[in-house]
Amino acid sequence: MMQFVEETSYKCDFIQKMAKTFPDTNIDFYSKCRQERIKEYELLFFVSNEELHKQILMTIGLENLCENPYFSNLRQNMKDLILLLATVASSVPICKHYGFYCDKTEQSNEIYNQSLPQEIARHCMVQARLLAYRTEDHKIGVGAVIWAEKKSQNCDGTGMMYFVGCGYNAFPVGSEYADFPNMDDKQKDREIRKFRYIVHAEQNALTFRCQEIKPEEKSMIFVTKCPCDECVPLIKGAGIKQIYTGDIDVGRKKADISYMRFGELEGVSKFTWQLNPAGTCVLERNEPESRENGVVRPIPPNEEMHPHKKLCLGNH
Ligand SMILES: Nc1ccn([C@@H]2O[C@H](COP(=O)(O)OP(=O)(O)OP(=O)(O)O)[C@@H](O)[C@H]2O)c(=O)n1
Repeated sequence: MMQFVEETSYKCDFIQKMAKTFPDTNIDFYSKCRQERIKEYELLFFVSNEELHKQILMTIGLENLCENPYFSNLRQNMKDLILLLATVASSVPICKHYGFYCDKTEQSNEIYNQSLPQEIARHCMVQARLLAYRTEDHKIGVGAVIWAEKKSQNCDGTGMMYFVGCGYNAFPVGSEYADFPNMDDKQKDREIRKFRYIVHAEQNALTFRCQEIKPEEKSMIFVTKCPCDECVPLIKGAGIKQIYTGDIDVGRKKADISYMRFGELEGVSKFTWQLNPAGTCVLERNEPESRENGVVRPIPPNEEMHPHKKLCLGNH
């Protein structure tokens, strides 16, 4: 399991894009980031002191778990989970010069101001990456998460963002094992191969959303693979305002799936995983950074005076 998660995280579009951008460097962004995340998550989630851990378990009424082998099993499972989460999180590495940006040609102050802080965009993409592991396509998992930003100023720890829906690429809901073929395009039998039946991650996220997409609100979709030509009009038609994704497939055309429309898409802001196109200017603008509610974000000048203010996204 762990080996599979490591391999798929390393092969995912985000790491591959960075490797393509810096072909001559020997920097292994993925491993470097993974080591950092493991340390960070161990500090955050793992109770290193065994006695303290037992006390916590007793306080919450789980004294049965304080005995071995249950106790040691529990601790091992927690360590494994931390490793797994850290591995998936490093597939969208924290790197100052890399993030979700719109292309220079499309960049305007308005779009830049509406973009999410990188830390939040990365967090939502990691959610989508985790979801991708539920796929029923044995070649590649794709995950999609939709969030929206409320107009009101209620803060509940997620700023003004609320969850709208999520999905992954899979056979239609209710289908059972082997109801549909699962083949890739190397197979000769084109009539029955997987593309005919697998519902895309974005389509599932839009179909099974638990909230309506409101035209007056900023709604955004995070997809681990670039939206294909079928999904692009669906995303736009649903009223989604922003797409966060990778652009490794843009311009690709295969027999049953193509990625030609994303590049030309207008009316929806596109933030793709790329080198910061504004270079040092934006980096300077983004500093200094603060960590609030676990989120790193730039401190606007007039807010440095209110260190205890809760995080709110958006302009108000
Ligand atoms: N925006 C997208 C794009 C693709 N998919 C899903 O991703 C898979 C794409 O399959 P395939 O083209 O075989 O994957 P690749 O790894 O991109 O193929 P290749 O080896 O040609 O790069 C399909 O299950 C499709 O439903 C998706 O859910 N959402």
